[in-house]
Amino acid sequence: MKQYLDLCQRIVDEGKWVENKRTGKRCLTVINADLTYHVDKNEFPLDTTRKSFWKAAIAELLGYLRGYDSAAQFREIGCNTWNANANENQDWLNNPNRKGEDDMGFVYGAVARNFPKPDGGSVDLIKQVIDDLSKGIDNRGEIITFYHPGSFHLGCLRPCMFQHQFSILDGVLYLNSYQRSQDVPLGGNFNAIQVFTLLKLVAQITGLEAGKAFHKIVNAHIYEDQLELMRDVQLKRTPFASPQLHINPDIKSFEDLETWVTLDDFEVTNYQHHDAIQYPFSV
Ligand SMILES: Nc1nc(=O)c2c([nH]1)NC[C@@H]1CN(c3ccc(C(=O)N[C@@H](CCC(=O)O)C(=O)O)cc3)CN21
Ligand SMILES: O=c1ccn([C@H]2C[C@H](O)[C@@H](COP(=O)(O)O)O2)c(=O)[nH]1
Repeated sequence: MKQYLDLCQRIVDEGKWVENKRTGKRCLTVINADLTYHVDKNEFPLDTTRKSFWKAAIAELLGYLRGYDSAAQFREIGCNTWNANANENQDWLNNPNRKGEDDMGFVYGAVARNFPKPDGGSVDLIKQVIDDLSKGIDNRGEIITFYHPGSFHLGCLRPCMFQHQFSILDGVLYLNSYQRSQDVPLGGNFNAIQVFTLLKLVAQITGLEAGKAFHKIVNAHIYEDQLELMRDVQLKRTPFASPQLHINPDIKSFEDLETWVTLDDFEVTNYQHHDAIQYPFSV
């Protein structure tokens, strides 16, 4: 939590204003932040200086792993975060590749599960990486990527946290996650939860011990209409100790994740937090 609040404070103190064409808003911006999560100690990086809707963030991760490409599928499993990008962005609404209401297009898990091969066909990157890790293999390229620049015109948004690389060292599983752009007040909390949960989940289904997760954020920003709430409300609060995340031990395979897992299979204990803050969202 401290490293997240330090990043927020750094943006407030040192950030530069950048015009953003897509949203029409200005963003107070810094470049590069490296956050580390102790999955080994089960220190779940939930925001404690405001109430976090952590279940929606885990649902979003589950949707990515399943290769969902519709905001309706995300809603069905308890996540409303894609409604606006699928249905309210004028550029996407005008895009002839949009297949109708709720379509997100070729983004995130839809890309990773069907990563196009130049010589025809596609690769399921997520299955491939999990299969390797389950056999104890780390070929120094256990990379799940959602980034496919040749397909950006087929999706509603370019992926923000776009790459996850797993490594095995001495029986311990590590994760390095790479994010090109982060809306720190809204996406920040969600993405930290997702990096942590991804490592914990993949360690569980591959039978490896979870180590640390390293999260790099390149462009870290606060939108102009979020600044006052961050500076004058959230940053004035004192954080509480980290809660813990518990995952149903019956989840033993990628197939389990794809078929029966729901948000009821995730529980958080010792979550003490300040009141909710509703930050404005930019489409
Ligand atoms: N501007 C922007 N920021 C983002 O963080 C973001 C996007 N766009 N577009 C794609 C996804 C969607 N994400 C989102 C979208 C909404 C919330 C959000 O509204 N969070 C609320 C609570 C949500 C709930 O009640 O479930 C929050 O208070 O954290 C968070 C992440 C992350 N991404
Ligand atoms: O997981 C996510 C997804 C999106 N975001 C934020 C980062 C930006 O504010 C917008 C995307 O806009 P771009 O112009 O494509 O950078 O969404 C996030 O923080 N986390």
